[in-house]
Amino acid sequence: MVEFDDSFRRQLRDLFVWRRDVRRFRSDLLPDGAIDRLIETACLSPSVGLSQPWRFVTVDESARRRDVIDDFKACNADALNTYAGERAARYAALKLSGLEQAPGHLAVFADKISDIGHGLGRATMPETIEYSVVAAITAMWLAARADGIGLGWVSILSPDRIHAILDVPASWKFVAYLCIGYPEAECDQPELEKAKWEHRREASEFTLRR
Ligand SMILES: Cc1cc2c(cc1C)N(C[C@H](O)[C@H](O)[C@H](O)COP(=O)(O)O)c1[nH]c(=O)[nH]c(=O)c1N2
Repeated sequence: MVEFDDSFRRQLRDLFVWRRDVRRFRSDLLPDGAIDRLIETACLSPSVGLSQPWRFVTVDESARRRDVIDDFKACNADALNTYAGERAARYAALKLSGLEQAPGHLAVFADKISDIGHGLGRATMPETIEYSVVAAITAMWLAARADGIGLGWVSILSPDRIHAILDVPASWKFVAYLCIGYPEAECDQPELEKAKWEHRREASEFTLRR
């Protein structure tokens, strides 16, 4: 039996407040095994029917990393074209990945056809497989921050290209590409808020009562 006290709860709240999407990394390498330990923690996450559908691919080969970076640049240029005027200028000024600096690259997929869990809980909602993978990524994000490690989620990518670049099974659905390393700085405010792209809103804005 484990009990958590007020001091732990305060620290846990700080962890949530100080977790950031990190795009600016220091160049120093992570200690050996650091990413494997984060993966191990992520695997403690809830999953539909205990399906454990998360599949992790560490990307170390420089040719594959270069191809991912090229795909990001192409997708980001396309995304910029969807904005106009002042919003386009603001978008162009944003840094939306740390792919070129991050010492760690980790792609995360959802295995859509695994038998693990025997289909429990997903008959009417097959998307619960992807939800389970996102739950694992969130756990990893927080665990990384607790270790002083920054994690940045990159979704400005083409899933088909990522599949081809990483040569993974067709039944795996691409969920996230994560940049991992030590952050240049810590902050309690999202970078998109600092850049005046969007601001964090009160929980009451998103809550209905019935
Ligand atoms: C599913 C998903 C996908 C992305 C993101 C997040 C999530 C959950 N975020 C990070 C996102 O911009 C960030 O979480 C918010 O701006 C809030 O900032 P903090 O995470 O609180 O620092 C993100 N950031 C970025 O720079 N490039 C990206 O492609 C993405 N993609």
